[in-house]
Amino acid sequence: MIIDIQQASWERGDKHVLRDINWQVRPNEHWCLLGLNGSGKTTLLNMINGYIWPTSGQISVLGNKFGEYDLRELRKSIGWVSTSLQQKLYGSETATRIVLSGKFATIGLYDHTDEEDLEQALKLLTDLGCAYLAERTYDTMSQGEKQRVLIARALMAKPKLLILDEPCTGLDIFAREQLLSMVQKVATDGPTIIYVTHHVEEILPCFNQTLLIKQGEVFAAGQTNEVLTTERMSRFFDVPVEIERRDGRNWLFVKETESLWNSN
Ligand SMILES: Nc1ncnc2c1ncn2[C@@H]1O[C@H](COP(=O)(O)OP(=O)(O)OP(=O)(O)O)[C@@H](O)[C@H]1O
Repeated sequence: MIIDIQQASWERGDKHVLRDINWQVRPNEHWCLLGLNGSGKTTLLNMINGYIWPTSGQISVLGNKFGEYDLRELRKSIGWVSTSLQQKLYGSETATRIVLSGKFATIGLYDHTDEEDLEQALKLLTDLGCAYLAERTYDTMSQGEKQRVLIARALMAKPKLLILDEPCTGLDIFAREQLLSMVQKVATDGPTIIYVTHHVEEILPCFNQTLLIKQGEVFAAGQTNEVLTTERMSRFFDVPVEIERRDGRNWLFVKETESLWNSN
């Protein structure tokens, strides 16, 4: 089992940020985690990475039960690409050095690297369509380029689990589609992926499983095509929507925009 969460809750004061979460991620599955702002996605990721502990319930990640092993070791097996990571990196570093630093999960490169590491970093940059960026500094890259370099960095440590937290934020439609096609490629023979988003359109065919999270609770979890139905998504958003499938992707249309005003 990659992730096994049993009845996990996380409370802060009298607020239940997460309540009775049950979620199992098995090998060979790729999951999409979908929820609106404030639904608890980041809190759940923080729990998976061991930054917070459930106030009740149990969680085990990559076979390690929390409380019984070294968290720093576990985190080396988890690649996490997020906007907050993007902001921490140094603008003057080249793409190659950023990818190399992924081997040690450090911000900046302080450890010794060898020829083999360099070859691997350049291969990852090539696989992600970023070979041309190898010597470019981070502060000169577009948002889409930065995200692809960060995915290459995360893969450098050969993680068993890769978390992509809203990787398409701030991308135009073409940069988004380019990034998504890279993600689809990484999913083919790479680590288990958890892809976090607000947008149904970003759920690629490789994300065969979807978890819907609403107000801190699991609203639905299972096969993407069974979870993403017009009826269920309308209940999920509390607004009448329609889901249309095209080319293995799902597109969402809001049917009555007036209902948006009523829901606020
Ligand atoms: N340390 C904390 N103390 C109190 N409340 C918190 C804490 N962390 C998160 N929350 C609250 O829990 C809820 C879920 O937050 P979380 O950041 O997990 O949502 P999210 O789904 O990641 O949202 P977004 O899509 O906007 O990033 C929010 O209402 C947030 O204010």
